[in-house]
Amino acid sequence: MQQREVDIAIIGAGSAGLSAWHAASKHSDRVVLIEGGEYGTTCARVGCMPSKLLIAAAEAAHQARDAGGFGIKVIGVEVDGRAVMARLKQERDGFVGRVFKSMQRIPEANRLQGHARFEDPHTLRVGEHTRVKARNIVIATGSRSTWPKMFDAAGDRLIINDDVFEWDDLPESIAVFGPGVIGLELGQALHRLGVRLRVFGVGGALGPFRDAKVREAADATFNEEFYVDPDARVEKIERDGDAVVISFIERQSGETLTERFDYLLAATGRRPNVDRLDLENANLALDDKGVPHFNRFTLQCRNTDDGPSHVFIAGDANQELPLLHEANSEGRIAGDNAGRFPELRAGRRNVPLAIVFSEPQMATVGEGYAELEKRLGGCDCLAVGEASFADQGRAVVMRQNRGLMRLYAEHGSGQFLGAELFGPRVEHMAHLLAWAQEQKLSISEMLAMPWYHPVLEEGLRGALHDLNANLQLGPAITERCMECGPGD
Ligand SMILES: Cc1cc2nc3c(=O)[nH]c(=O)nc-3n(C[C@H](O)[C@H](O)[C@H](O)COP(=O)(O)OP(=O)(O)OC[C@H]3O[C@@H](n4cnc5c(N)ncnc54)[C@H](O)[C@@H]3O)c2cc1C
Ligand SMILES: NC(=O)c1ccc[n+]([C@@H]2O[C@H](COP(=O)([O-])OP(=O)(O)OC[C@H]3O[C@@H](n4cnc5c(N)ncnc54)[C@H](O)[C@@H]3O)[C@@H](O)[C@H]2O)c1
Repeated sequence: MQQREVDIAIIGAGSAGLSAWHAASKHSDRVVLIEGGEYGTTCARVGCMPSKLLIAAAEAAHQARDAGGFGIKVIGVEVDGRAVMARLKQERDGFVGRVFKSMQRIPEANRLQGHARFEDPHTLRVGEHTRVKARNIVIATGSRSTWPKMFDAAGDRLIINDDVFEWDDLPESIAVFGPGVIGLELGQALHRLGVRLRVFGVGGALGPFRDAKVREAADATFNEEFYVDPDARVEKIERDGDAVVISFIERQSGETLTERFDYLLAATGRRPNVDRLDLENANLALDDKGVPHFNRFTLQCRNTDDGPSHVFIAGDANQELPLLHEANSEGRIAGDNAGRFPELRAGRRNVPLAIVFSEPQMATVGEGYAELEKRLGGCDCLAVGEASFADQGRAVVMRQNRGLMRLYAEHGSGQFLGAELFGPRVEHMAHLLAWAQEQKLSISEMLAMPWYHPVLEEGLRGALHDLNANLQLGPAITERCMECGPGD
């Protein structure tokens, strides 16, 4: 067994680990980056990028089919599944290739391949070949898909997102379990590419929404396009030959249906990769899911005696905000602090922002509605404003006039606190709102910003006006806004 002594060891060469490496290497040359799986990052290989490539192809098919609504005849839209998957893989490989290229800047001596686990708080065993003694350690091990045992009945027809991006062709049918972020993004895309689809959920959850009104709007809208039951009653999952056979109570009719699918896609959440690290040897205080307690500004973990640890945790591994931009920024903070330990710096954390690339898109900004309700609802301190996209001018022009947005603010201060958005291209509005919140703008200050015409953002202005009125800081718009453009 080889022995290495380093200042900083980083476990996981994903997005968080790579950011951590760059930050840590500003403090020392003796930094080692350990990867136990494939290089290239989850985001580029099997996450953000291939999913967006599939969605882009689906959008093209959808637009071609929808062209008739504009008086444009497109005859015979045909999806060539092999060509769709070939383009996806080619572009995906390009993104992965760019990660490989940037990794070449990391000297080979600073990279180590193998699965790392703790032998003691400062010692990692990497595979069966190397023992690394490190002054400080960053855990950046990401997350993986998780599913209930009953899905195992589908055998090798049970798949996760990773498998979809390995297909050479599109299947005929798929049953998606989990109408969360991954399930709706991939499910809708596959449906638009001609794959027969059913989506099953539990407990009524849908996408990232916690506000029942927005969730109901999304539920109704998606159900106009494909079958999704957020509170499904699935009676049986079986394997029959090459098919997965699912018996379920159909939402509308209440009848039991039995259908055959090529695959069962488990999109029922992800769990942090902290269970195979032998953390019991690391002297870390763990929560009930086995995730180390940590400080979200320094990413420093705590020891079992509640004292500060020399171990840091970043990215999906800590489960706080399993998103790419958070993994990057947490990696940077954790790597920097591992480099300067025991002198730490509190890192700047941005306003929470999450976007789902379904159509209509879904987005959440700021503090979640459920937490706001709990914190401010009781004292009647929470004001809500909303606007529908149903008659929003630009959305009507584009035939994308579906959706609802709800914005939240604090009574008295008029401070913007958060939003749940469901509508066309809300990715842009979500950014505007997050930036406004970073600047601590009040609703009146946001309304005083420039608004072009005719744009989708005018819909956002409507929601802000409504919120301002509910804050009792301005008049409600009861009729069509006289100062606005047509369809505003
Ligand atoms: C289908 C899908 C779509 C997504 N789309 C988006 C999106 O559009 N926008 C967005 O913001 N986010 C998206 N995400 C989330 C985003 O991909 C993740 O938040 C991000 O990639 C997490 O980065 P990470 O560095 O924490 O983990 P990873 O990139 O997974 O890196 C962790 C690394 O650690 C390695 N590792 C694990 N255990 C060990 C060990 N013991 N020893 C050594 N190495 C180990 C793993 O092999 C892996 O390479 C998506 C995720 C999925 C699955
Ligand atoms: N656009 C993006 O930013 C993007 C895209 C994909 C993934 N991600 C990240 O990946 C994370 C994981 O995504 P995800 O979709 O796996 O998780 P999720 O938590 O968003 O959704 C899981 C869904 O599965 C449901 N579920 C749980 N058990 C079930 C069961 N037995 N049967 C049916 N449904 C069940 C849950 O109620 C929930 O709706 C996201 O939280 C997000 O952070 C982000």
